[in-house]
Amino acid sequence: MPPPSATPHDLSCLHLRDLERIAADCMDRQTRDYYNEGADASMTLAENHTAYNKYRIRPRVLRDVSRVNPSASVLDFTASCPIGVAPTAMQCLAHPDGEIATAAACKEAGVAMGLSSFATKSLEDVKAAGGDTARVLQLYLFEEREESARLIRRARKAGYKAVFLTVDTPVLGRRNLEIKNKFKLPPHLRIANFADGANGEGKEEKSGDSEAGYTEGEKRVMPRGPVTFHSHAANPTLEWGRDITWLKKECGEDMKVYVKGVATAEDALLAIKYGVDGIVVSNHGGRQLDGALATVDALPEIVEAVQKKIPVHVDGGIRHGTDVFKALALGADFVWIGRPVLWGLAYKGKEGVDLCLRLISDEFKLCMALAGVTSVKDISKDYLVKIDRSGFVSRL
Ligand SMILES: Cc1cc2nc3c(=O)[nH]c(=O)nc-3n(C[C@H](O)[C@H](O)[C@H](O)COP(=O)(O)O)c2cc1C
Ligand SMILES: O=C(O)C(=O)c1ccccc1
Repeated sequence: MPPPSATPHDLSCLHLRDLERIAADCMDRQTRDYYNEGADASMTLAENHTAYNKYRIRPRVLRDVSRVNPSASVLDFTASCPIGVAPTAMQCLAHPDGEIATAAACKEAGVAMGLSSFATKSLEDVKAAGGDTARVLQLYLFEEREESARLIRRARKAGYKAVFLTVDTPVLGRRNLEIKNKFKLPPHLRIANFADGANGEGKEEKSGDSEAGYTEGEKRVMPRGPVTFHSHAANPTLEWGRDITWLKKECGEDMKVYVKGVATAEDALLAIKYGVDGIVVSNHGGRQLDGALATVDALPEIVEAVQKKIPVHVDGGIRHGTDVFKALALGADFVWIGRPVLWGLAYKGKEGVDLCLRLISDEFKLCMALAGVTSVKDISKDYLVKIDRSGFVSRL
């Protein structure tokens, strides 16, 4: 790989913060608020970003960085960088091509993609657009267990390699703008991956609709118009023993099971105890428990507890290549980005996601070179210091 370039291409958008600003003007208020807001006072949302400022990089010099290799292994796949696209719901709100555009951009960039259970495109079509990079189906485990089982079977058949069970939504967090705007899925969009059963609002599709991957006679649930999907995303009954055991059995040998939304060492140890294949340290982008620790602050105790027994991923507030570097230096194996991809989609569909992925991966490569690291596996806490409020610098 040639040395990273410090000069990106789109001069109106040189940083993900530019993308955020530009995208804000490309979305209606309902969509912008739904995508960008956090829970309650958005304290955790803000801290997910600012917590990265507590760390500074200790660059090493006079090392040959003419060849920097930013690739990283994730879920038995060699990705072009240790940055994946986090599962986010309803991407067709941002752009008509929605998750298909995201998947196509991921494929082109060699970046791993997570698909939300609440996608607005079918998981089969997303797999076709994303190829090997479409690896993860995010799952909400519904109280109607057969609904989830059906989704898992389809994902296995389509070739997804992992399920990320989201565990930080026993109930939905309070999002004030969503309430104020009376957020609803617009009538022309549908939640694409559900068979009927729950709210009876599903509009029957003609059979043989290959896009959706349904067998004849199955109906969709929650597809058009006012939807009650919030009650589906949240399931207060989930627990480690019964539900993880069930999920592992459903996923069989073909798909790994990760839990997404772990925030403590105690739960990381339980994840290992119950045979989970990996964890994602996440607070749902600050959209659930406001006042929860920023993910990069939760990361060290989890990394310490896990002792490399299973992969530890992290998401939340990652907006620059240097944030990625810091998360890896703190012991994360992989990171995921959520909102920036939605901003890219809103700005220019696939091209906007291309831009988003290029910006952050170029920044990461540049950061590696400037820090004197040529391989992702060499990024360690030796490259980081922590700086406290009074400016005192300490080694990790
Ligand atoms: C608009 C939006 C929708 C989301 N939908 C889901 C979802 O369906 N399932 C899920 O597990 N996480 C969902 N998330 C959380 C993301 O997967 C991820 O944890 C979070 O966005 C990371 O934070 P960041 O946006 O600061 O990068 C959503 C986040 C946003 C912003
Ligand atoms: O908005 C979210 O954060 C989320 O995960 C979600 C997805 C679909 C329905 C409700 C909530």
